Amino acid sequence: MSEEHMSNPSIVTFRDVMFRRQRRTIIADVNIDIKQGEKWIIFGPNGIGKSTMISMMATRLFPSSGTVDILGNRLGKVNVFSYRQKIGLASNSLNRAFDPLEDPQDAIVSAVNGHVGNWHNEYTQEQYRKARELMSRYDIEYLAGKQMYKLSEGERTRVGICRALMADPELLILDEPTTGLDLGGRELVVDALHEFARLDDAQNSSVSQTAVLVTHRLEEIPQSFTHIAILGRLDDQRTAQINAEIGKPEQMSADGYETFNPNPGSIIFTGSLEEGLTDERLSSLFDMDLHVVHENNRWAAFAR
Ligand SMILES: Nc1ncnc2c1ncn2[C@@H]1O[C@H](COP(=O)(O)OP(=O)(O)OP(=O)(O)O)[C@@H](O)[C@H]1O
Repeated sequence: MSEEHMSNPSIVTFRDVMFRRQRRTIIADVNIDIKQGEKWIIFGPNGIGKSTMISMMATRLFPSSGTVDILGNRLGKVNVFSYRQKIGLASNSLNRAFDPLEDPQDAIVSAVNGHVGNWHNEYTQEQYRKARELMSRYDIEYLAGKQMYKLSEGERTRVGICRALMADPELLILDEPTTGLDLGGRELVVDALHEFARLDDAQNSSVSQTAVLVTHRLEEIPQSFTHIAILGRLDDQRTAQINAEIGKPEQMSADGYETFNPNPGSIIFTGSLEEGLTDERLSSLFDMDLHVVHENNRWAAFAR
């Protein structure tokens, strides 16, 4: 982390965030402070609450309790449409929200308005030029003039990434951006994100972009990302305390079956990748003997 980032303003701040759904506590005690210019990885097992957190960062979901501040705006207090265009989001659910008949180039350029769908807007030559530049960087310039529904999953993912970058977002959020990509596509995206972070850091850090990347695979951590938030489950004692305070989750599903409710997810580590990604922490998180490898500035982990 560069020294300047220490004093930079906060871009994402969660304080004691809890989120409940159908009386089940999905995440609790979530605290994180992401400063301008920092590049973060969000990592944790399936179903732990990563997408839930990311949806809040993208102003698509509000906490049940606690506070979330994004780019200086408190969720629930400031109209999200007044600043959503400053947030670039690439996620599978957003990729599925494109109009099936839309031209991928329009799907990308429409990010300058902060909404999905062309809505009969006119865009400038300069904006189209930028969209084509991004398409060329991600090897999808041949998709211009096609229709979204004809794209493969990998092509759709690349369109989503271009779209997220289109409006030069102050906060770039990527939720598993390499899903569905072949090996070449994955490396292209990982390298492009590395370049994005490196070039951004090399520029004046007072105007640098902040990035948050959710990934399941350590191989997909771009080199110049520096921070990690690792999610795990709260222990039984804290879970019992939460249940005592706000009531136990439903024990029966709607169709009468008994349901098992895992303990709420929470952030168990924030800090540098080197400190966070240890054999001990990952082995305990996934309940198996794991070995972490860090070579040539890339990460990987294997069961022993
Ligand atoms: N609409 C919903 N209604 C009820 N429960 C939900 C809903 N959306 C998510 N959940 C539950 O919330 C928990 C956290 O989900 P979330 O998608 O945030 O996890 P995740 O860490 O992103 O998972 P993954 O790694 O599998 O993508 C899961 O147990 C999920 O089943």
